[in-house]
Amino acid sequence: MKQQPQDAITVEEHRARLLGLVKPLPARTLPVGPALHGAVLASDVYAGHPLPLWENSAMDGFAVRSADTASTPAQLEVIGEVPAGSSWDPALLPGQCVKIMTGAPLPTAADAVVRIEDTSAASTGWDVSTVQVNVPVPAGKDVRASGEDRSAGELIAREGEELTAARLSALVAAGSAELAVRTAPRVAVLVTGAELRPPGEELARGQIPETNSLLISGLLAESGITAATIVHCVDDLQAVREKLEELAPAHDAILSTGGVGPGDYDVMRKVLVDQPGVYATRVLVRPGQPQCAGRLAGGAMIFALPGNPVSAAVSFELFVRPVLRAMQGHTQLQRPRLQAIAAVGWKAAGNRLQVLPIVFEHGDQLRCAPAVAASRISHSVGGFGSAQGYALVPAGIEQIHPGDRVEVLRTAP
Ligand SMILES: Nc1nc2c(c(=O)[nH]1)N[C@H]1C(S)=C(S)[C@@H](COP(=O)(O)OP(=O)(O)OC[C@H]3O[C@@H](n4cnc5c(N)ncnc54)[C@H](O)[C@@H]3O)O[C@H]1N2
Ligand code: MOO
Repeated sequence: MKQQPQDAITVEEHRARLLGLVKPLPARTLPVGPALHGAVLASDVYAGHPLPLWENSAMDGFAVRSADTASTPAQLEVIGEVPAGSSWDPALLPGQCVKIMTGAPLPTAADAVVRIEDTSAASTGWDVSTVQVNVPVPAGKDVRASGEDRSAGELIAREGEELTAARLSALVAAGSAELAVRTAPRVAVLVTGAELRPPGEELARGQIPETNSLLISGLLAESGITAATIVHCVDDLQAVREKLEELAPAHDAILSTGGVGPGDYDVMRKVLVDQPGVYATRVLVRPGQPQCAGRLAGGAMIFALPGNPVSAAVSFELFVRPVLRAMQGHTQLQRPRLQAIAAVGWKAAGNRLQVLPIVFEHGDQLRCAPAVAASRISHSVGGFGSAQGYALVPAGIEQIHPGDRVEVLRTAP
């Protein structure tokens, strides 16, 4: 591990340094399907055909020649039916129409659709050989033109964009059957700490429930990485060293919490001292000051996050999430920053960036209030449970006053 720098570095410096170590994951071409949800496109994708593919009906009704409805009421002969999925293209003579259903191809001879509500079939039902049209329809009425949504060859999605439900369905609708993507990185979560007990176990004095593995694996899941390996390891130098050696070749990143402080039992820092690609630093942020990160000789990137739960979560948001997104080729690495009004005042972190868990209040304007005591952020796992985001108060500000405008990130609904 490289020497700890004399001076603490900023959040931006630490993040940029870690982003500089990222190796993008290999792109793979995979068939489209639910498993691609959340993957990131590794190339731009263009429409293979127009959307809609062919002219079709926007309504259930009758496909007509619009000229036949110029004077209403108009009696039209119903010569058949074009349901969705039908390839029938009936010729229509003057005075003839066909029943047509939403999404079905408009007969070439028709140029408009009359909704059933505007015909005698609204009261008689569909089973008719003639129909009375009650309102004139202009050409194009309730017709979806081929290519009016996207034309063939038009860009549908760009490299670096995430396959959301909407984007994936747009690509398939436009003809994609397989896509070049980067899927989620393989991540392991490593937890150490002699005081930590499994959930629900009886606790002796000095023991607490282990929560960081759930916290970090949950934050990963909320970032689209659902299959993290969770590993519990005893607080022992050799055991941790061996565990890291085992995990490093099979994972793209290893996230640990705890053991990075100067304490006598802080094993992560002691184990990582030997790693030339790893550095320890203090970052000008509260919480999340002690950070230890880099690349292990075995391959994976390592993030040894502080053990305090809120410090770990803040570190994840500021450093881990952007790096994992960069590995996957995301173009947008960080969440968008929003503006909110402070509903109450709080003490800021002075010479460091403060990342304060907040809850939102909705009204005319987006307002926010601390979810935890601003002077006691790092351990306050209880208050953090209701947090919906973070206020980012820059270094140099001592106090936030009620009504001040603050920058916020939204992390939860
Ligand atoms: N003398 C100093 N002491 C500390 C300093 C310092 O600069 N000098 N920095 C403080 C700050 S800031 C932080 S943050 C912590 C970082 O400590 P560690 O990363 O070594 O974390 P631990 O000591 O192992 O644990 C801290 C805290 O978090 C709880 N914890 C840890 N893991 C879990 C888990 N998996 N689930 C639930 N809770 C966990 C642990 O019980 C401790 O309460 O150091 C300060 N000290
Ligand atoms: O850096 Mo520690 O996370 O401030 O409590």
